[in-house]
Amino acid sequence: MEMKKQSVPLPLLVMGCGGVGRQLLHHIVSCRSLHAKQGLQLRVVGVCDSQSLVLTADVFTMELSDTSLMEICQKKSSGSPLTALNDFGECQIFRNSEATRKIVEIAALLGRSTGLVLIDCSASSDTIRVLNGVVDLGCCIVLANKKPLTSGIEDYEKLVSHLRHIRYESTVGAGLPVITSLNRIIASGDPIHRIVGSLSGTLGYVMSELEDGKPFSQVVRGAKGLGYTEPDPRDDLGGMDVARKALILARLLGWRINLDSIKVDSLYPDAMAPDTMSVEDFLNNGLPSLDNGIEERVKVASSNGNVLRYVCMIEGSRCEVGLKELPKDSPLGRLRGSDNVLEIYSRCYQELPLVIQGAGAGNDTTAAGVLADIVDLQDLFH
Ligand SMILES: NC(=O)C1=CN([C@@H]2O[C@H](COP(=O)(O)OP(=O)(O)OC[C@H]3O[C@@H](n4cnc5c(N)ncnc54)[C@H](OP(=O)(O)O)[C@@H]3O)[C@@H](O)[C@H]2O)C=CC1
Ligand SMILES: N[C@@H](CC=O)C(=O)O
Repeated sequence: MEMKKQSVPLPLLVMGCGGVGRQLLHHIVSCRSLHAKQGLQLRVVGVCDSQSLVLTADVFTMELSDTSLMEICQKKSSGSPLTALNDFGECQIFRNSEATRKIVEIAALLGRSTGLVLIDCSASSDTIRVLNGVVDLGCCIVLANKKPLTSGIEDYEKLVSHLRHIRYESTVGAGLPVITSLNRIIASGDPIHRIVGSLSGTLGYVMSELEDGKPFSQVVRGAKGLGYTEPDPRDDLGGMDVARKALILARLLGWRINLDSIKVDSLYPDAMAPDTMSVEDFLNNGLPSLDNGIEERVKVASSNGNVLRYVCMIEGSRCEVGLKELPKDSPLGRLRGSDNVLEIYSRCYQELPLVIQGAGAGNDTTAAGVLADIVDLQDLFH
């Protein structure tokens, strides 16, 4: 007689219900039978956006049903806030600071019983406090959001203080196995002395589309429409998003540095900074005025047989990110679309680096990376 495998329940609370958060909920629902076969049951007990938290009435015994999760996704896709979900089954809705307090309260309850995974799919620095709070309470955290890992070194060290309780693969390279690979090399005592790569799906896509003669403003809007950019595309164009990825990698190598130690090249002038222009104003009026200058840079590179790529370099005591002219026929020059590539040089990968390449942005692959991180934590929940 076949023995039925006992399911391991994993309570999850998802912060952020934008492109990545919603896709994660879709992946969770569509993987139900796969996970059941693996003896795993993902129980989403709460979902929040920037204004409120939707929580199941009893976090110990209940969860948001798949129908409720899809209704939440639909509501958020249509641009409504979660607060618009009045009278939502047996759920409770908490607003603003009450929502944060509630998450910590749940973490305290579940942290010492069933456990809890708090997932950060927001693009906000405001989640640092709650993430640190739940880590202290013995809960696990999974991040797609780079900001908490790239604030002050003390916050970073606190977040990673329980290494078995944190996963953040999607922060660098979306679904690509970057952090896992680096962790394995580091754990084996193989010293890494150089990392070079193209780590922005947005800038990769923009640079390769520019080679086809399209205007800068058009391809940036295209990247936004495809879900590659940050909520404010200036995070990508100004190099800060790549700088954050570089900082996450450098800190993983043990460098105790901050964001301001990283040299960053920006593709837009200070006069178009977020404190001067709204995102809409930038997209509609700022960006088009940059078209000619960028087109000229692409032409100059092309006349030298080169292409432009936004490169991240970590070597010696240098950590920098910026736009470089590279031969068309080089590993970075050959990249197309949103693909990322990362070359890791170490003692074992001395002459020929370990190369990780593939789609480096997009809601689908990013959410898949987050889901894989969650599943990777299951052994802590037996
Ligand atoms: N897209 C990609 O290719 C990749 C994205 N990432 C990262 O994934 C994260 C999410 O990206 P994306 O889904 O595109 O972003 P979106 O802007 O689409 O979604 C962000 C969500 O976070 C919510 N939010 C904002 N502040 C808070 C807060 N304080 N607490 C809880 N929720 C909050 C927003 O609420 P509201 O709806 O109310 O505004 C929104 O639902 C980002 O950090 C991004 O860097 C990482 C790798 C790749
Ligand atoms: N905006 C980012 C998304 C992933 O981190 C990118 O373009 O790479």
